[in-house]
Amino acid sequence: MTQKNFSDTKHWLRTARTISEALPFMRRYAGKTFVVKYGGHAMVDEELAAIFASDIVLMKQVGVNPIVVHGGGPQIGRMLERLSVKSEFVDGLRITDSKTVEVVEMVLSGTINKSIVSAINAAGGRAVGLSGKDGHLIQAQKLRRTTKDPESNIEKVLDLGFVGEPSLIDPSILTSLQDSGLIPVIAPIGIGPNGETYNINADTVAGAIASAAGASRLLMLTDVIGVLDKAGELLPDLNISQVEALQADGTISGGMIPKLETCVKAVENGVEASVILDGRLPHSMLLEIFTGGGIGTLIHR
Ligand SMILES: Nc1ncnc2c1ncn2[C@@H]1O[C@H](COP(=O)(O)OP(=O)(O)O)[C@@H](O)[C@H]1O
Ligand SMILES: CC(=O)N[C@@H](CCC(=O)OP(=O)(O)O)C(=O)O
Repeated sequence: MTQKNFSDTKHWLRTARTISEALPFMRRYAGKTFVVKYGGHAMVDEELAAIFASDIVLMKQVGVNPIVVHGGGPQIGRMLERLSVKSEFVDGLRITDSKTVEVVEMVLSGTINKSIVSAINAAGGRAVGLSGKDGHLIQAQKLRRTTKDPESNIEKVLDLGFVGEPSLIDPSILTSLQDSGLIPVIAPIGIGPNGETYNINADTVAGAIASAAGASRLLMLTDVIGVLDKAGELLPDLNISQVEALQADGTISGGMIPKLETCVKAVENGVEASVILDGRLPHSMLLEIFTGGGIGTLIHR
């Protein structure tokens, strides 16, 4: 055997070992539902989007039932800017007036949803795009948010406009799609009791869907390696009381607040574990699910 052949063989042996090591994980997760939240900040470029799509197809191929819930905060922001509509956030939530909610629905249910569906289909899967309006998937109500004045300690109600929260999830459409070999891709839009459209934080929707669908895992793909401590170091593992402490001491802010709230709620509602992981890292989902070397931050009971 020549030197080159030998090193080629060593390389392929390593690959074969990696595939073989994935077998127990594939067995463990076969037939289980995984909800994957694909955040707007993780949608970095087309190459990464294609890798994300082929990883979703691989999951389906080995017997896991993936459900994709996507965001699109930065993309909505860019469209609002083009249309000269001002936008502000409170605790990671976009204040949404009637003009804004039209743009939110257009970007989420239109552009982003269809591009993810197309990418999954191009990777050999069969994806179907829907929003909470389809098949009674997400009934929503206006989100009631309060804040405490730090000086007087008086609680006041914040009006975030058409920002909603799920009031009832009917997962039956998801089961029908999964039973037909289809991969649901969900835009975080809900419908209110009077037919009004609600803009819901995509993390919140992912958590609610994970609970209603009896998912085993909630994977949150974002633009950081996981939850970081005050020194900027990765926290690989958090239980519920540790998350509460991070909230109380201000270690987390912005979009990480609803993200962790969702992860905790999901595990309280029966999801085995939630994971916050880096969507900018190619194949991060595969590393997390099918190898022994978990990445990101695991949130558990
Ligand atoms: N302690 C923390 N650890 C990691 N990220 C944090 C922390 N506190 C705040 N963040 C912010 O949360 C962001 C992720 O939330 P968000 O912007 O809503 O992402 P996505 O669009 O993917 O949902 C990070 O980019 C980071 O700026
Ligand atoms: C109420 C609210 O804030 N809704 C979000 C919905 C999209 C989202 O959550 O996108 P990411 O996951 O990319 O942040 C918004 O308008 O930006």
